[in-house]
Amino acid sequence: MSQHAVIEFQNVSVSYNHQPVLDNINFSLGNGEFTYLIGQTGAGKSSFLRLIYRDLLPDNGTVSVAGMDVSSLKDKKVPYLRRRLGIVFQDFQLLPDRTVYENVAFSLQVTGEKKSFIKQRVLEVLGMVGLSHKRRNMPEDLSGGEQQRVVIARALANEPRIMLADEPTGNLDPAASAEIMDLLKQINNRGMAVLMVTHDYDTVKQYPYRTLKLADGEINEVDTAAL
Ligand SMILES: Nc1ncnc2c1ncn2[C@@H]1O[C@H](COP(=O)(O)OP(=O)(O)OP(=O)(O)O)[C@@H](O)[C@H]1O
Repeated sequence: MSQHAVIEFQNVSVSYNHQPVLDNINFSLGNGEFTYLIGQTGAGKSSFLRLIYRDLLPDNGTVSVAGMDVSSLKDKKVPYLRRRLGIVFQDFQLLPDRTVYENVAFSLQVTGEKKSFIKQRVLEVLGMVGLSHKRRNMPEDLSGGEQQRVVIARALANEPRIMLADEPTGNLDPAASAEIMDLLKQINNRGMAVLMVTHDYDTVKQYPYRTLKLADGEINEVDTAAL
């Protein structure tokens, strides 16, 4: 792994039923870097993310995350890897029968932290996303944008070095999307690396960062002005 990379793919290939989806990919995300990953439906973006949190193993090549060789990581070490990642995905939604506070606390309880520490940390991250005052509410009482901010607070609770965000502005109106992007930008400015999958080209243009496109199994940097 090169010295300042928090994620590195070396010659990574993935096929499904002999159909290559990722073909000899080399990729690196620097410490504290913000990068977008774009590409058409079926281009392989989800497969790319699944490799990072070890939901999928490459057919060839190596994947390193936060200094761990994910490809050879033992199953029992997978939770340790995932705690290094803040995951903001559509399918990691809030528990509907728990309050905002409990939803965030839950991610710390599973790591066995002390109650007093959990309380302090939950209030801290809810403060960071501007939702301390909603801590006793149920998720259904919150707008879509607020719910997404709670998901981000939950992802921040374990102080990960890397945030993986899959379409975090996907179902939101422009104002709520801007709030989420301002928040991700703020988080990135504090030094966390962010890898964000998106179809939202308006957002990419408004908040310009390195943009990589997956197509035909390859990954290439694109000029956002041409999107
Ligand atoms: N478990 C699987 N078995 C077989 N084929 C799969 C499997 N997972 C994904 N694929 C195929 O691999 C290709 C890439 O899928 P992937 O979900 O990674 O793309 P994507 O870019 O995330 O798409 P989307 O934007 O629609 O989420 C698609 O053609 C998909 O049908």
